[in-house]
Amino acid sequence: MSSDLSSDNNGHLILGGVDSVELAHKYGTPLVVYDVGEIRDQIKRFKSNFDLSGLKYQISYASKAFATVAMYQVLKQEDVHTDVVSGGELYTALKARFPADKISFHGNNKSLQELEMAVDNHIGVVIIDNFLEIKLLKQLLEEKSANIDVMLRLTPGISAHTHKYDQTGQVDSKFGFDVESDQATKALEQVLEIPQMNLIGIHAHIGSQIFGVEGFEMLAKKMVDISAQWKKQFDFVPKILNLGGGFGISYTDEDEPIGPDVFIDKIISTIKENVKKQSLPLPEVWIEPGRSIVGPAGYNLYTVGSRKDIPDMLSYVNVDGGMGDNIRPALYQAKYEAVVANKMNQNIEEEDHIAGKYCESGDILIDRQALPKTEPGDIIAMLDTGAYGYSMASNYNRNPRPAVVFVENGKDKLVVKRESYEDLVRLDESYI
Ligand SMILES: Cc1ncc(COP(=O)(O)O)c(C=O)c1O
Ligand SMILES: N[C@@H](CCCC[NH3+])C(=O)O
Repeated sequence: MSSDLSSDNNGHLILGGVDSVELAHKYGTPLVVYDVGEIRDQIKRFKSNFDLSGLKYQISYASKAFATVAMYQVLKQEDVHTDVVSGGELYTALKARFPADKISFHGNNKSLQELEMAVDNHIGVVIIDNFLEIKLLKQLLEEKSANIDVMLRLTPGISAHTHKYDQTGQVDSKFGFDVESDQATKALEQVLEIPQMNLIGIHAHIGSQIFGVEGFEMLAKKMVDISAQWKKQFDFVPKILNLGGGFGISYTDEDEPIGPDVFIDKIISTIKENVKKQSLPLPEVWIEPGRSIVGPAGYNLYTVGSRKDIPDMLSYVNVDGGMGDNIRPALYQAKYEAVVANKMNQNIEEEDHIAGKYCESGDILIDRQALPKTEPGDIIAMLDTGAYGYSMASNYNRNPRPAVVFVENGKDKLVVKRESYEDLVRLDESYI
């Protein structure tokens, strides 16, 4: 949970120097708020840990955690790379004038059109995921007489300790070339034969919301071992080792995440130690954090409405959003914490379910939350919602998706408008 929440004399939660209750009244709820200073600070933390190591590196923000034009503008200001996983994310980044050469393109089933978009816009690197992609990209590059930098996404056979849906590095995964069964070596042989593809490195991502460093240590060692094997077999050494993202954050007191400093330290020391053993040159190291950059910076504001009290059971405090703006509790049984943004100075009096307004019994945002006495009109702020909340939002039950506001240094700026009912029917066509 975000550690230092600040509030004013009225007991109002303050975000980025702005009164969150005023934000709720000004823009309406549900409302997604990002404290941009928190995003910038976290990027700086990652950078400073790498700077100390003396290694060449890149931080490539994983767009899927939260991607809008304004977010890409902040990333551009902070001078980091970004990865995209769809034509839509790529389009948004380009609309924001994010530098194309700092974009990596991921995806386990990129379409020909998406690959064409990547080539035509001269993006930095395509992270190739499968054999069909090698074929499609080769055809495109030949047709267009173009060249592109590529990496190979490998499935290293490492199972991260996290939710099953958040694991990606185990052998039985839909992502990447399997290392164990030699798919990876076959992919390497194919790519080395294609003059239009410049293979700059290898990539692997073991999963998301990971708390232990062991998986990253195993991954770092494995990638150096693969480099050594490929040097022997093919006289090819990847210049870049991209270890993906996955650095866990704290959503509740039960979570004990390790700071970026420890993750980065371990990754770097493991790489340094192993390249020395294998007499390899020091590689450039890339990481792709998503959640750890935007998660703690995000807050979802809701207005309290109806309430259901049941004898001898927790009451339901119902709010005006839910699984449409944050699917994570329903999908992963993810836990969050919340505060009453207009009652920060009031004592805790009860424990309640905080329930959404969607027509699903599973639409419970927080199963058990300690709260002061609440009443209709109170503003609930759910904490640490910045990653995979708005980016996974839907129009379920034909609810419009919320607005997004950035706050920083006492100022607020609307960066995504609230969807309207007209927006909901904009693409509909009559049948009769
Ligand atoms: C390839 C890749 N890179 C980076 C990420 C970002 O992960 P996280 O948001 O956990 O840092 C993901 C998501 O799991 C991913 O699939
Ligand atoms: N959407 C997931 C993480 C992303 C997984 C992508 N490989 C979550 O909210 O935890």
